[in-house]
Amino acid sequence: QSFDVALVGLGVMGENLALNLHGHGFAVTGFDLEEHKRASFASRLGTEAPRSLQELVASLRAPRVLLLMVPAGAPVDAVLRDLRPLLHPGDVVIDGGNTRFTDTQRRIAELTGSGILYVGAGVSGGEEGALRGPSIMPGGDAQAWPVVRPLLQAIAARAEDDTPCCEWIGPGASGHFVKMVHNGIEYADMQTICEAYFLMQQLLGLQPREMSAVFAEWSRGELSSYLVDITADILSRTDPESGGALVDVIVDTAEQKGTGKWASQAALDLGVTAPTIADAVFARTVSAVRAERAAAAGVLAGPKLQFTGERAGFTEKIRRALLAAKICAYAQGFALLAAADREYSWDLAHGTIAGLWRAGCIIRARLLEDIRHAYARDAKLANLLVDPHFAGVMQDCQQALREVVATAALHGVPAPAFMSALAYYDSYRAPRLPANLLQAQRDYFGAHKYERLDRAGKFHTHWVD
Ligand SMILES: O=C(O)[C@H](O)[C@@H](O)[C@H](O)[C@H](O)COP(=O)(O)O
Repeated sequence: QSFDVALVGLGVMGENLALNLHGHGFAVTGFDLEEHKRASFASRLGTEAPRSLQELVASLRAPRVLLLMVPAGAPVDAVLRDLRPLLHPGDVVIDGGNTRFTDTQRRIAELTGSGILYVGAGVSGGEEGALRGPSIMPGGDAQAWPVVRPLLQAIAARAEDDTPCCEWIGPGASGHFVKMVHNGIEYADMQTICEAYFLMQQLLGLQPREMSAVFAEWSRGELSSYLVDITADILSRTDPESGGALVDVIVDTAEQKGTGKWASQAALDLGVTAPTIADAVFARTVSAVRAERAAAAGVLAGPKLQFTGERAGFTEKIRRALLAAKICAYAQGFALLAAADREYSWDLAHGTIAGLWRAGCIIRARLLEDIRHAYARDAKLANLLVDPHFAGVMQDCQQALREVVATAALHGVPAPAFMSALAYYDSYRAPRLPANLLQAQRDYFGAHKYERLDRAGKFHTHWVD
């Protein structure tokens, strides 16, 4: 039997994508270095699992399509090294892992001239998404798209208008870059939700089950999203051992695999302001120094203020603040896409990208439909915040964000993502910023020169006689 597609890497994501492809009628084969994974694959798909890459490639019909779902980094290079001599011009290799886009750029360069069509595809949605329909962001050699489109669009999630959440992103490493930005936004989304939870807990004294109801209520409105839904579910769970809320026994130390960090680094490299994404990364790093925090708690003073505000009113303010901060995080993510577009000339379609994030992926939310419409109104929008719809929402929600940030600050409750979202909003809408003094300071100690408002040119002042 000749197979339509092969999965290389049969961990949970790889196996679930294989089952998804199989479920859509494709003849799927797969390989993994680990025998038990091959056995599990073979039994779940009711097929033979080849014992070598040679066998795997030989069992594929031409042009061969191989989807790699192996850990990012060296494992991808190792598989490519072993696969390359076995493949022919026109064969397609898709890397579906959370690969750093610079690695994909390097691999595309290394495969130039081989005739092998390379695709770096972001796949979002976790294990469940892989099985039932992820959001897929493929980019790379455009000749590959007609070959892989039927497979990838068949298994992808579908938005409410039944469009598949998989569309060709563009050349080069654009697919993995878009996935990295997705994850940067995911970090900010998760962090702002956690700050909303923390403010309700620390200031309003709400219990997990009460907050579960609040998040469930919020998810029926503008904040409707997968992350708010799972938060409501998580907060409703009981710990079978203690009988208390499960969330209360979980250690407050967040891990990270790097995609949020990469997004922040890319923003710095491309000169894009993305503080809320970066603050979401830093919130994880500070959470990781738990022992240090415990020690510092005994040394560092803070306010002893009791919150005396009205519960329901302030809960509503937190909802609005969360919406405003979320919009700021998405604005930063799409600004990062625009900068990458300028840098790499990928001709990204922001509306399309918003569209394929409507279902299947971790950041799927009602907001993405509004973002899609914003880019339909103006494909070259300077920033999401200035789109009439979002400017209106920010008009309605900014006061709440200010009050929540002020209240958090006065009561010593850390809310870095809310705070950086507000600073981002006020900086972006500021016709004048204090950078004039900063330029003077740079010129003062480093003769770095400055520009004048009233005439062209670069100027230097001899500050010190
Ligand atoms: O879109 C997705 O399906 C997720 O983003 C997925 O890619 C993964 O869960 C994260 O990479 C976890 O990232 P952290 O371990 O850094 O939170």
